[in-house]
Amino acid sequence: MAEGQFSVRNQNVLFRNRFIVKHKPYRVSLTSDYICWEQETRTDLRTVLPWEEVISLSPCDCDISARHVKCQYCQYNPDQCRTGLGEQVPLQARAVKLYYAERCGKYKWRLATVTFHPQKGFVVRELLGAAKKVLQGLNRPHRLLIFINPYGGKKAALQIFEKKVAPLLQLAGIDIEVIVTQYANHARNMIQEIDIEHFDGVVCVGGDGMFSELLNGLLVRTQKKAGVNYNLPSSSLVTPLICLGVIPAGSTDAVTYCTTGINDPVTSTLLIIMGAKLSIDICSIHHDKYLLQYATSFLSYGYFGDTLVDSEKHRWMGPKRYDYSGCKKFLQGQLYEGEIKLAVTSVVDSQNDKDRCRAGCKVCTTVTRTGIDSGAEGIKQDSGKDPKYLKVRGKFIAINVATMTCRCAMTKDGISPTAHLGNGCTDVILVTKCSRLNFLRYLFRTAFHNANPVV
Ligand SMILES: Nc1ncnc2c1ncn2[C@@H]1O[C@H](COP(=O)(O)OP(=O)(O)OP(=O)(O)O)[C@@H](O)[C@H]1O
Repeated sequence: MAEGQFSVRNQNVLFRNRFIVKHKPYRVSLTSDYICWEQETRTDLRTVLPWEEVISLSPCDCDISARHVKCQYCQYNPDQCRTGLGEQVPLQARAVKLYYAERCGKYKWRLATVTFHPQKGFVVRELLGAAKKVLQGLNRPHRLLIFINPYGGKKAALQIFEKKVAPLLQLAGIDIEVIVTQYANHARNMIQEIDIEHFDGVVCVGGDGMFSELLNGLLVRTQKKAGVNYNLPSSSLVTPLICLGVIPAGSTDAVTYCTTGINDPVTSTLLIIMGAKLSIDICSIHHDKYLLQYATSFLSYGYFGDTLVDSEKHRWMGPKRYDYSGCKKFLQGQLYEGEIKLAVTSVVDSQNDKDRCRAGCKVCTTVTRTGIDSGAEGIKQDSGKDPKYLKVRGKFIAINVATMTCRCAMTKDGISPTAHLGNGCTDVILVTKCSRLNFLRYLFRTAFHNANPVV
């Protein structure tokens, strides 16, 4: 939202009229790009809101002086909320309420409202009608399939959905079909059976495990449909046409942290309503010519992998289980011996980069446009020559693969702070045999990032 530096006079105006906003006379203008309200006597008091940030415009009867009493339209009532897209605008409505997404802080979004009371009654229908036309032309989801995991995190997914997510989706006029999962892998199985073509997106209310379930179900379904032998490590991944969204209700919520910058259910819901999209890198894990799993965010063999497995036995502790299992595995000091072979396309020392990857990142958008593909063949095609192979042999404490920064409450900058969300590469972090003190140092640096953890 911009204030001040904008002139609606030069734009193609779809609607303009006088309204009262907070007891002051305002001029409200609609163009194909913006909705703008400016005080008539003080043109420096102007708010210009791009349509992308508009959630809905609804009829309203709230008394101009009443602060806390809500009119019949503004009270929670799904049928009346539906008129947000102006389908049946009641003649008697006396005002228009604009709901929009407003940034508060670096990453957080919240719902804000402003009420326009017309100086002449009939303009309410005109304003709602003009807004409806623009909103319908936006590239946004209209129907969503939502999976809720009542078992993950602090077991609060259902409450989060009912209190924070559903009212916003209703306000935006989005149709939803909700499935509450009954067992592990329920969502993965369902997504392979349901006719998802009727939906504009699939969303889960849960954590990284739940997101991974849906991702795997969706990717396997897409590969099968495209006739791709996904068990072959060299097969190119066919990207699903439908978008996958996540509303955080898990323990670590690293995927949400990395993609939105914060784990806030309201922020994620508003971004889904606004149609925000980005591409992320996916790894495939194979064994004996079979696909074991597709993975994103974090993949670990050794210390972190063992911690995750052990933490599942202590789920009753909630998110604290990671700290408990992490301490236990640290004290056990397990080492793994082996050889790692990496295909390296180019060596980029990005460890000291100040820029962090986020939506619209230049590196990721350039790579997406040039069409880097997954799999060994993709690597060959892009570099135009065979990749270099790097072999490392020895004893390891942990072998970590991060396809994104893996930010979460336990590590504020992430396990690999300079990783990109969708540049076609993954960061490999090898923690070789070292003293307990040095390993502890590495863990502290990863958690607090007061120094480069990768040394
Ligand atoms: N109804 C259910 N009962 C038991 N397990 C379930 C159910 N629904 C989903 N699951 C499983 O619960 C696992 C964990 O869920 P989720 O990722 O939402 O929470 P979390 O593990 O606490 O969070 P995070 O992965 O962010 O640390 C998932 O891998 C999923 O397979």
